[in-house]
Amino acid sequence: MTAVPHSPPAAIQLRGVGKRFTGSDGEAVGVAPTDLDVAAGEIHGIIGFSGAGKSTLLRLVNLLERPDSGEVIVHGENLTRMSPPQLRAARQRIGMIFQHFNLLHNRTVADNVAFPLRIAGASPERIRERVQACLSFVGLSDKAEAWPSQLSGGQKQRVAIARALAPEPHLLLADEPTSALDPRTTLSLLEVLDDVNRRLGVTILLVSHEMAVIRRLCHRVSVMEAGEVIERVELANGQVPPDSRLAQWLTEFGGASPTPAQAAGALEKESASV
Ligand SMILES: Nc1ncnc2c1ncn2[C@@H]1O[C@H](COP(=O)(O)OP(=O)(O)OP(=O)(O)O)[C@@H](O)[C@H]1O
Repeated sequence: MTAVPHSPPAAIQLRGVGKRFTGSDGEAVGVAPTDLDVAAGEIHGIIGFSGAGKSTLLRLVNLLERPDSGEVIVHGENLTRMSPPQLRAARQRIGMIFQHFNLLHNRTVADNVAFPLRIAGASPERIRERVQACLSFVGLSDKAEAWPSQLSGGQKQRVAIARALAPEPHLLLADEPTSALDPRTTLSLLEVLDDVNRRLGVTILLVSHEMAVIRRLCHRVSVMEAGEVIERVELANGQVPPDSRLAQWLTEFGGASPTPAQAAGALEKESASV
């Protein structure tokens, strides 16, 4: 019998998903009706200039933004057709981290990590076990009783990652997770995210305007311009295909040639960003 080749299951399938915003100066396109496919186990980047629609696209995946059109399918489940209780349950399988960490400042680190589990009605044993496991994973077991104000930016983002991992998600949405961090802290944070993907098998969709971050971490990248995904690029060891639109951008705006040596080199903020 001939083996039938099969592609990895899809983690995210956006089909014609669009979002418009109404403001004081009329309607604006956040994301034009768009398709996006992210395979399970992949780290997929979204890059583009400010206002291109990156954050909106990311927030459409867990329906933090409700689309005006199209369907959002995550791990085979159509989120756009779910009832509110079904959607709450599905969101337990989708973690999210943000540029400014969004920790609860009046709760300890352990309570922050426990928060999504408490909301979901997990047992005290399960909460204790997951808090320990997740803080250990991000290297902050000794900070369980600290307050967020006592932590550095990098440590705060590690706590946010631990909190996102607590319900054992299949998918992590990361919105500019290193933009508030210095280059060295950025590098160690990217290693944590790489571990989340490799060791836990979590698919990651990551928004960044920093090409160095995308190169270091992502297997593929979708390039956005004016609310549209204009290109999807495979990154082999961080190398950008020279005939891509992205390579053209880097030459025009980043002043850097997209070589693997650069990708492997120290991650500096002043390197190519769009
Ligand atoms: N809540 C909102 N109300 C009105 N307009 C919005 C809202 N959120 C986003 N927009 C508009 O949608 C477009 C896309 O915004 P979005 O934040 O997704 O872009 P971005 O690529 O993430 O930008 P940045 O890199 O600056 O964060 C912009 O024109 C923005 O002004």
